[in-house]
Amino acid sequence: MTDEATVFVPGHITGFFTISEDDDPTKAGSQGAGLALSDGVTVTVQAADERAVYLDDTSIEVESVERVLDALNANVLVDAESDLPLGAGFGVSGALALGAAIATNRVLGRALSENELITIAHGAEVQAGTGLGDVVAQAKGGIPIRLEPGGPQHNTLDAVPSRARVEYLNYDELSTESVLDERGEQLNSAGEKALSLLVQEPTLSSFIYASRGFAREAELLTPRVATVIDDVSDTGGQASMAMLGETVFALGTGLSDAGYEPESCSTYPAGVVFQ
Ligand SMILES: Nc1ncnc2c1ncn2[C@@H]1O[C@H](COP(=O)(O)OP(=O)(O)OP(=O)(O)O)[C@@H](O)[C@H]1O
Ligand SMILES: CC(C)(CO)[C@@H](O)C(=O)[O-]
Repeated sequence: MTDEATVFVPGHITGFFTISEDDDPTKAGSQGAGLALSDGVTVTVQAADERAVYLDDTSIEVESVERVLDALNANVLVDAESDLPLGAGFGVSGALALGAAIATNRVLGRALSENELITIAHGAEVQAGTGLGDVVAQAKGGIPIRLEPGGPQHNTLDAVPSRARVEYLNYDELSTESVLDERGEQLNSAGEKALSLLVQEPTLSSFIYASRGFAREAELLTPRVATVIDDVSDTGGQASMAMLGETVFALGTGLSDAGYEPESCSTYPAGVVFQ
C-alpha cells in the first residue's frame, strides 16, 4: 500500500468501429481501430474517508469511474487532469476508468493483475454506455486494431506498426450513449467494411481512408466536420472524424496546412504508465 499513486493514460481517438452486444460486459465491446494519443489523462488516487472525483479541479460524476470504484470497494479521492475535452471522442471516460482502476489497486493494495484491472474498467465503460473499445486500446497504446471485441480475456488486438503526429479540432460533444442507441445497425455494416480494408493493408493511410469511409457511410458527419475534412483533402492531407465527438483529426500537419489552428500531439506508443 502507498498513500498516493499517479498514472498517465493516453487519450484514444476511434476512427471506426462495430458494436458487439453480450450480456457479459467483459465479452461485449467493439471491433475497430484508433490512435492512442500523447495527450491524455493523468489520474492521481489517494486513500480517503469519502469518495470524490475531480477533473481539472471540478467535481464530476462519471458512471464508469463510479462502477470501477464499486468493483474495487474503494473510498478514494480521484484527481484527474486532462489536455482533452470530455465527451468529444477522445476516450476520456475510458481513461478515467482505467486510470482509477490501476491507481486504486496500487493505493489500496488490492493485488489484482493488469488484465484483471483492464477487465474491470472495460466492463464499467460498457455498462455505463460510454465506451466499447477505448479502454483496451488505451491499455495497449500505439495504433491498435481491435480484431475481436471485449476485455483482455476475450478480444484479439493487433496494431498498425507506425507512429504519427496528430492534429485535432474539437467543435462540440456527441453523446456516445445516444449515438449507440440510435445507430447500431448502420454502424456495424460500415464498421465491418472499414476493418476489412485496414486488415488487408494495415497502414496509417488505410486507417484514415477507412475511417473517413466509415464516418460517411454511417452518416455521422456533421456539416462543419464534413467541410473541414474536405478542406484537408483539398490541400493534399488526410483527416476524419473522431468517434464519437464533433471532432476532426488529421495526420501530420493536415489541419494546419488547410489553414486551421488545431491542437497537436502524436500517437503514444505505450499503454498506462505509472508516474
Ligand atoms: N461536463 C461534462 N461533459 C460531458 N460529460 C460529462 C460531464 N460531466 C460528467 N460527464 C460524464 O462523462 C461521461 C462522458 O462519456 P463519453 O463517452 O461521452 O465521453 P468520452 O469518453 O470523453 O468520449 P468518447 O467515449 O466519445 O471517446 C458521461 O458518463 C457523462 O455523463
Ligand atoms: C464506442 C466508442 C466509439 C466510443 O468512444 C469507442 O469506445 C469504441 O471504439 O468502441
